[in-house]
Amino acid sequence: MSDMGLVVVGAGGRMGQTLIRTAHSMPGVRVAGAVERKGSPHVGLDAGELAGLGRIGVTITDDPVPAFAKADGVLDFTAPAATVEFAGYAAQARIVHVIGTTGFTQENEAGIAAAARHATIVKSGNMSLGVNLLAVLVEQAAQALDPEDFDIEILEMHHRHKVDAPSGTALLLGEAAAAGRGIRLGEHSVRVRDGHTGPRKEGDIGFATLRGGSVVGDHSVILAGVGERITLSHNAEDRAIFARGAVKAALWAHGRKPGLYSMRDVLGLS
Ligand SMILES: NC(=O)C1=CN([C@@H]2O[C@H](COP(=O)(O)OP(=O)(O)OC[C@H]3O[C@@H](n4cnc5c(N)ncnc54)[C@H](OP(=O)(O)O)[C@@H]3O)[C@@H](O)[C@H]2O)C=CC1
Ligand SMILES: O=C(O)C1=N[C@H](C(=O)O)C[C@H](O)C1
Repeated sequence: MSDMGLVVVGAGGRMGQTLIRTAHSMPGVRVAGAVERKGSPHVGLDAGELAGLGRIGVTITDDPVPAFAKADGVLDFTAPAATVEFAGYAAQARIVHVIGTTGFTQENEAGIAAAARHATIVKSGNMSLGVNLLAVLVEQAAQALDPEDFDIEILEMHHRHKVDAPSGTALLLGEAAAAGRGIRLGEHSVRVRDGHTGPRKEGDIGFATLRGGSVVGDHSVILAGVGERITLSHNAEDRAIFARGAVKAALWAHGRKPGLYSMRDVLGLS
């Protein structure tokens, strides 16, 4: 079988360049296209040269539709509005769409779910094996420990350029904790604390966000009891872990029926 042709959208971004390097080097896939927004200084450049590989013969375009028409899948770590638009084009082309973008509104989520009627979409706030395994462990711990005895708090730190909070990963871990407790995260999450907040409410799942420097992504889920504390953590040291996960997701989704899948499905952790 020939290699799966992948289009990298947001090709000039931190993840875009990492995805180009990863897709160029992993077996079973090839970089079939690269897309950036209209007006981007990267349009017209060779994607490999931009990513530090040297020429690979793929010119960055600002027109996704013809690029998608010639591809088997799309790797998308861009921005929420752009991703919803790309999901529509992937649905038209009936191809795989791997979504790593975070920070979606409920309306964005509905747009992606609609596109998944015709596109095979894998979407996750974190594409790494380590974080998805951590989510399974968090779910187990939350199930085992009574909310009367243990409070759950999620702490994350990212680089100074990150624009959304809490991170997609923090929310994914919060969903895992809520699933373990058999509750809905939306009804129990505390995303900001400031001023006279009063005491902590039993069963809350709290979030705290730090931003600074070049941190790739640190997450801790703290289960705090009286006299003891369990901390489950993941530290990302290299964006390549996300890119390898995304390529793995694309290969897994290739040939599967349209729908909205998660990284847990890909990794067999569901
Ligand atoms: N799920 C996961 O495992 C991971 C998810 N992420 C998420 O991925 C996203 C991107 O992160 P990062 O790479 O650090 O961000 P960057 O800002 O470095 O990259 C985003 C890229 O997308 C481009 N872009 C935005 N809109 C469009 C558009 N309409 N058409 C084409 N390109 C567009 C941007 O262009 P311009 O600069 O011109 O706006 C930029 O080049 C974030 O949401 C982040 O949270 C990141 C790492 C891992
Ligand atoms: O913006 C980032 O950089 C990252 N975003 C994802 C998130 O929001 O959790 C994943 C990773 O932590 C890096």
